[in-house]
Amino acid sequence: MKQSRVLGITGKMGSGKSTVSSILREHYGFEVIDVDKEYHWLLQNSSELKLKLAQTFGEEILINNQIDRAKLRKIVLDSDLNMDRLNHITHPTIFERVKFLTTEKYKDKRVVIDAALLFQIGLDKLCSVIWYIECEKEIIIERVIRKSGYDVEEVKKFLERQKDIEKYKGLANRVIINNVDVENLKTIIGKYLKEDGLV
Ligand SMILES: CC(C)(COP(=O)(O)OP(=O)(O)OC[C@H]1O[C@@H](n2cnc3c(N)ncnc32)[C@H](O)[C@@H]1O)[C@@H](O)C(=O)NCCC(=O)NCCS
Ligand SMILES: Nc1ncnc2c1ncn2[C@@H]1O[C@H](COP(=O)(O)OP(=O)(O)OP(=O)(O)O)[C@@H](O)[C@H]1O
Repeated sequence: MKQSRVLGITGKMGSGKSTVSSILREHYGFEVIDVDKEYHWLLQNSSELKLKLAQTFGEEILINNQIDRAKLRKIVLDSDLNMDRLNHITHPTIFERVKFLTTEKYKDKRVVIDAALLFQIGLDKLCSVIWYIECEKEIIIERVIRKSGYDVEEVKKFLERQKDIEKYKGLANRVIINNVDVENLKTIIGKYLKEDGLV
């Protein structure tokens, strides 16, 4: 299943995965699979997934027959059990979707898979090279609050839920530190792409 053209980008929320992926698309022509976006697409397009989620978490997570992610977020952020149930339902479907994109839609293209839960979903199996993006917690909190509608407590809860991502750092081929500016990031990316034989 391994492919020499598939680069996995992982790391915690707000570490800079999308920023790295955009640089790879704009400067090096990679196709980018943003796994959060693919999951949001599945929520809208897979009736089976919607049904399973509504059966598990109750009809109140639906608004106009669509999953209300803000409601789902409140249900899972404070409960390990609910988060596990959510992952158990969603991850196999996400895996199949990303597998289809890498092996069929973008069959002969160079592809980036951008996913915080790359290893937990099993998407590492589709990648030939994996980069782990790391950033200091305080910088992440500041950047995420500026970018999204989350408050400090929500960002801290997400980061707490993502603590296990750290244990996969040692399995990545590279760890990229993203505490400085985007220019710095571009320089590191250019260097690693060459060293990893991706350009
Ligand atoms: C947790 C949910 C309800 C939050 O929805 P919301 O619209 O607020 O956020 P969004 O989907 O844009 O994700 C925000 C951030 O949380 C991270 N995240 C998403 N799901 C999870 C999870 N199960 N565990 C840890 N982090 C997660 C994302 O990678 C991203 O960094 C939603 O993401 C969800 O249902 N997730 C389950 C599917 C999943 O694992 N997706 C992540 C694929 S990498
Ligand atoms: N080196 C940097 N300097 C300044 N701002 C940055 C840098 N890297 C990323 N950012 C900003 O920080 C925020 C979070 O970055 P980004 O969206 O790339 O993270 P992410 O890991 O993809 O997050 P998520 O998992 O939530 O999608 C964005 O607003 C981005 O523009």
